[in-house]
Amino acid sequence: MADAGANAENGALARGALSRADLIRDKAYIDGKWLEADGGASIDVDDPFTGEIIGRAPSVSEDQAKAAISSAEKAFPGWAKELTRHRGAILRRWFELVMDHQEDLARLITLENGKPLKEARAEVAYGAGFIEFYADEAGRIFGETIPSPVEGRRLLLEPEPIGVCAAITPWNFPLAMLTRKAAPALAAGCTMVAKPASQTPLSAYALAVLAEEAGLPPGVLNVVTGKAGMIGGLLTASSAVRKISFTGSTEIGAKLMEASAPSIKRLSLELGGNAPLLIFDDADLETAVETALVAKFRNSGQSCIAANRIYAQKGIYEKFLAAFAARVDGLVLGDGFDEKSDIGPLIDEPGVAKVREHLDEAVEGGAKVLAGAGASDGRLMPPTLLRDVAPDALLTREETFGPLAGVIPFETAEDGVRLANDTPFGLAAYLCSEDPATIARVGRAIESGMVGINTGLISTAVVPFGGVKMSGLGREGSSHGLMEYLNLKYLCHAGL
Ligand SMILES: NC(=O)C1=CN([C@@H]2O[C@H](COP(=O)(O)OP(=O)(O)OC[C@H]3O[C@@H](n4cnc5c(N)ncnc54)[C@H](OP(=O)(O)O)[C@@H]3O)[C@@H](O)[C@H]2O)C=CC1
Ligand SMILES: O=C(O)CCCC(=O)O
Repeated sequence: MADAGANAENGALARGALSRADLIRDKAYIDGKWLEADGGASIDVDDPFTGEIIGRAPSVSEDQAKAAISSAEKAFPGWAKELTRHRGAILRRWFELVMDHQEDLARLITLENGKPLKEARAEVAYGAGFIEFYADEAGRIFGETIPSPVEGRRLLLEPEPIGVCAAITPWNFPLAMLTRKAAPALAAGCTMVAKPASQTPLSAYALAVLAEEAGLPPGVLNVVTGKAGMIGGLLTASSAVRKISFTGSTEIGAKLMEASAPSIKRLSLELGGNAPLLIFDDADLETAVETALVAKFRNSGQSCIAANRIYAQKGIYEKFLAAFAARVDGLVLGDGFDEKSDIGPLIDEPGVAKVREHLDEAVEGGAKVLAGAGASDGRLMPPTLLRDVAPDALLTREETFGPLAGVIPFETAEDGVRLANDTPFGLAAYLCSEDPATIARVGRAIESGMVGINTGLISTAVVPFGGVKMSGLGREGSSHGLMEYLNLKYLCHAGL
């Protein structure tokens, strides 16, 4: 067990305390009311660093989950008809409140997720960015007039909100994954039932507190927690729910898709990734190392866009390994509340066990440890770098979701692209090169929804985030993300 006492204070606040304690809720948010779960059932939320229980989320009953859907259904007609500038103004106020409470929200993220405070602050800004972007975008939902091929007709397209939407979100970015779904949905005029991950529900409830303060009418956003199968089952079975937006494992995404088939729901699925990073001989060494550090170790590797496989071309392989090893060695592992920490604890013990399994299997297959690999302490897993990893090692085939980097050499650009595409997934990919022709050719040849070129940090609210192949469907963020919550109605007006 890691020692929490060593980091008892952070500024004026005790470790884990918030300046606004009422942001932490233990009740569900349904129809604008904060409700205890029927029978008082709850889920324990722990601090991944200490393992201590730091809060409880309600485990709602079936009736309560149904009430959340009904309340979103009841609120929909009014919200859909609201002037877009009013919807935008409420979103803007919500954005401002989130940023006013950036420090508290960051502390809450660190408390329930474990990530270092500096990353939690960045997540709040990133998550708030979706609310800000869609606050403006609400007023830009335009229709179209199409020139008619025959006389006497006007052909009109009117975007309409698609109805009640559900958001099912993961624990790795507990705030940003919800705003990335809720902000475009609410801007479009949809209402929502959100089900955050059981391991990190507190950030979602804190967002709901601020949405309520921003003036969001009752029922427009509902947040429930509890048995995922039960809530997911009700959301998928309900004919009132017209869309499900999910971020999480491919396995659960596939289940949701199957369960949504009978009622033909729209789906946005942001699922597993297995991102490659290709470093070419002509790459700038410093840029390549920085790219690898961010792409691999952001959020301690617990991201679906984390570089899961790092391929370095033969000519730069040794130089890259030496420079990368020095930086990995310098990463500080520790309590997220310690401002010096670069890598926090992993979310849970199975998460640590998975990284260990990938590490052990790679070493048995001939990989050599260049940095890290020491014993874990509680859920703290040392950032680790391996060289000479076999191209078919487990860590190249499954998402490691942890701070383990394995580097594999490759010969030609064609070999690199073949290795990069040798996966059923295609969310993000990265490449480092100074040659415009290589960048253009490889950037196009890589099968993925997103490509970072000479950078490991590609996420922002203004671009469409999403994958190809088994990494999912749909896009989140940008004006494209708004279209996921709109139907285009075609009106054919004859007799003119
Ligand atoms: N694409 C991504 O961003 C993410 C990918 N992953 C990958 O998935 C692996 C497993 O992580 P895990 O947290 O278990 O991911 P899951 O896919 O199980 O969880 C993601 C969300 O789905 C919910 N959920 C789980 N089962 C159901 C269900 N039957 N119906 C509806 N909702 C459901 C979870 O709720 P609850 O928490 O209550 O179970 C959570 O809110 C990770 O190791 C990683 O490889 C994980 C997180 C994010
Ligand atoms: O799905 C995830 O793992 C979160 C992606 C993080 C990001 O948006 O940058």
